[in-house]
Amino acid sequence: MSNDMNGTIPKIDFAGIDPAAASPGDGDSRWATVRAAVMDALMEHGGFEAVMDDLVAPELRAAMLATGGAAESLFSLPPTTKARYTNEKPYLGYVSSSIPGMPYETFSVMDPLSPDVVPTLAGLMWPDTGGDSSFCETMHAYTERVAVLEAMVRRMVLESVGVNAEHIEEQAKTTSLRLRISRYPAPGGAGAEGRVGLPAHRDTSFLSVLTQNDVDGLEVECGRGDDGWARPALSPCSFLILAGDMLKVLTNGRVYSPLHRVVIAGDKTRYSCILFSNPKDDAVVRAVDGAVDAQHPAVYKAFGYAEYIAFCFTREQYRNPNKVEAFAAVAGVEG
Ligand SMILES: O=C(O)CCC(=O)C(=O)O
Ligand SMILES: [Fe+2]
Repeated sequence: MSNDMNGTIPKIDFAGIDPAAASPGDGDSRWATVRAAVMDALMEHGGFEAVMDDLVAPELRAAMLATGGAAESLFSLPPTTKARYTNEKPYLGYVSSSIPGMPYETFSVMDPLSPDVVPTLAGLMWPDTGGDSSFCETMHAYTERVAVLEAMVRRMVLESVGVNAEHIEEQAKTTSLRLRISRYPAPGGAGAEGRVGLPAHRDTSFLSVLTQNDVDGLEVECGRGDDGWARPALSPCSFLILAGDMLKVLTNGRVYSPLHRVVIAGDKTRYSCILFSNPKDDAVVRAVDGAVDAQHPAVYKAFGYAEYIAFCFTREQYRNPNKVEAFAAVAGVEG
């Protein structure tokens, strides 16, 4: 695998796409053009930058990620307060890195659009006020907007592999959302070269939609690992979209799930906000019908998502970058 930083991932302009349109379908040529670009990018690199300037108003983005916004107010709380947001699942709740020299912290919120979820978090963080209403409103409004983009890209991918509207609805019912807000403290002058904020990994999700404050740091491998790494400079109206391992399975290996990592430099703390779509815990994950045929034999066996996640968190697998292959690959078929 190459480690040079000369890669680039595509930038796709979503202008002219109406996120509110139910299902534009093939009759809409703009939709078809953007869908083809999305699918090409996901097959070639597993990611792209989506430019969509009317999805999230600048004020809402600032209320979420800028100085004094929801992310900063959450992480500014004392460590013992943040630690109240626990969950028995290792990938949910508040987590702070135990790796020396890598002071990463994150809140992972399951089903962020369910009415009680964000108020519960706010109530734990600010028990005296019972939760700050502007925090809840910002979190909800922001997540709702980004979820529109996530659902739209997922629909484009499924349409591209021949899934009809009815089955797209069925797939949506087996999908859940998770919001992750992370803080990467600035390394300061000593870290001029950059410091690893999060080691290289692939996401287990279908899709991950990332936004950040104005501090870049995400690096993504390009060309399925053959074309170096990209460090996209995200504009304020961009969203970084990555495919995860579950989308790779759904599309029978057509879509790639790229390695990515965070490297931070400079004097400004980085905040990122990622909306993940995942299979529900009780879902069985398998390639969609249209993705398997005589020319494309099944690359993965069907499996239960909960079993897969349990496998990912075993000591042997935790650092394996190719977990889905280890768990579910059909012998002799290339993904
Ligand atoms: O915060 C970021 O930029 C990326 C984090 C990430 O890759 C993850 O949480 O899975
Ligand atoms: Fe990730």
